[in-house]
Amino acid sequence: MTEDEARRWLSANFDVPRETWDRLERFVAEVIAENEHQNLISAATIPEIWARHIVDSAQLLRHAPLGPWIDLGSGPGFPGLVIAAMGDFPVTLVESRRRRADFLARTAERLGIANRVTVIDKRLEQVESRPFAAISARAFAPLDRLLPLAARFATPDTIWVLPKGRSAQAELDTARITWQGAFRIEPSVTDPEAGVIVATDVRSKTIRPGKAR
Ligand SMILES: C[S@@+](CC[C@H](N)C(=O)[O-])C[C@H]1O[C@@H](n2cnc3c(N)ncnc32)[C@H](O)[C@@H]1O
Repeated sequence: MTEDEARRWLSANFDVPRETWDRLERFVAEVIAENEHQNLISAATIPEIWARHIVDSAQLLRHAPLGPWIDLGSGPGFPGLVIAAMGDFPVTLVESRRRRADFLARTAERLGIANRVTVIDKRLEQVESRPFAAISARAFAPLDRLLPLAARFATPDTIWVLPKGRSAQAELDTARITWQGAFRIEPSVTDPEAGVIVATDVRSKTIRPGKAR
């Protein structure tokens, strides 16, 4: 997907008001500028930033509810800050590296979306449990490690949207040994060989909810 195709894909698939375009343009500029100071994205992906990062993030909105959303290991804000820039619902970004979390909070302010963005600069393991309508995570952990880390933020209705590149099927096969749920793999619009794992009603086969002794 070229950069022009990426922008056209956004216009064709979402109602993108001028204000949202401006936000996305500003976000792209902020990421590129900050990349001079900290390693946020691979420099090789900067000429393809709309396809590789913006559309790769925005496509998740086609599969998940527009409700309270948590993004795990947000890094520079992919996909979480793109979701927050395009939607108008609360988005929580968990990022353990202080400098990255500071960038996320500062950028949310600059984009004018700080009212709906919460940045938690902690390790996910230290974040208080609370249910979300959608859970996303890109390049955070393999599925069989991610599910046990994040299941406490899900209800049976939560939709998980996990861009997995070309390893989607293999990760799903491994995770299914210990996890059950309604899983499917959606093709990624940015790479025909990559997949987005979409899941709901995810439960551990081994850990049963029950009372502590
Ligand atoms: C490979 S980066 C991916 C960043 C972003 N999601 C993306 O796709 O560009 C993984 C991010 O997760 C963060 N991270 C790793 N382990 C974490 C943890 N246990 N809790 C919160 N953040 C974590 C790292 O600091 C890093 O920014």
